[in-house]
Amino acid sequence: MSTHSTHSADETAQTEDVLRLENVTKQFGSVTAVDDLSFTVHEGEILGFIGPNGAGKSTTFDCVSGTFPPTSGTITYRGEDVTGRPQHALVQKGIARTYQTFRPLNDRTVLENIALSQVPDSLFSLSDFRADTEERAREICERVGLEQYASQRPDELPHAGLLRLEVGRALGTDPDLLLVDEPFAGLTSDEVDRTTELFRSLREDGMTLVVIDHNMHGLLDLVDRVIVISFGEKIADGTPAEIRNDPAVQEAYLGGEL
Ligand SMILES: Nc1ncnc2c1ncn2[C@@H]1O[C@H](COP(=O)(O)OP(=O)(O)OP(=O)(O)O)[C@@H](O)[C@H]1O
Repeated sequence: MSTHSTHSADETAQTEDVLRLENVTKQFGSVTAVDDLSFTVHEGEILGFIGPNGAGKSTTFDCVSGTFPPTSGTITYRGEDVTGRPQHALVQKGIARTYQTFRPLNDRTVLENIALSQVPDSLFSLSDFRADTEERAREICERVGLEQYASQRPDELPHAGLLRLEVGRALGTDPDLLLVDEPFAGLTSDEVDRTTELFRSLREDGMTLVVIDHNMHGLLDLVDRVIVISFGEKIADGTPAEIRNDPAVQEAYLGGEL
């Protein structure tokens, strides 16, 4: 799907980890939100990134996607040190993310929201879009199951539709690596299944995904591998079956839903 994967076979062999975090720490004053965290994301996998409330998951996404730099540590994307690069530079390299709190432009249609996500310096008029931008936005609309809502405003969408719009806006930047923050929150189990199908189809198209969610059933059913953090530190890294049975994980969740 993406135009960002332009590496030769040799380069790919050296950089088969799409993303590598080494000793990443993020402090907010006296609060250490992410604490000496290291992990890798492999090409083409769907990685779950879980942990109790306040464990540092969103802050890790913020550091990787360039919302703010880590306090220390290194973030490498396809073999290149991208630590502290701003969000627009990382988007150009192929990293996109969705947010827990949706932030669509409510005075624009669903189609315009997706089209605008493709234009780096947002031109706030669809008439300025090139025909291929609109065509691509229509393709994405269809891809995320919003074709019947294309000309509606975001505030007319049901909750599951807003989530799909959030994914569609991220797809507008043509990512290689998609970081998804809590995609299952507020969805029915049927909607979780449909969202799972969407993410699997994106992976089939060559995308790599990292997904945060508190819905353990939905998440562990979706992912190939799971990283678990607690108080900003990694406490487990394994398959969904290994994570379900890991005593350290069960303790971190204090009998939560695992
Ligand atoms: N901008 C900020 N300023 C100060 N502290 C922050 C900031 N952002 C996050 N924190 C703190 O950092 C810690 C980690 O927060 P973060 O939102 O990354 O956790 P999380 O694992 O994503 O939690 P949740 O599952 O509840 O979304 C928390 O103690 C939080 O209060």
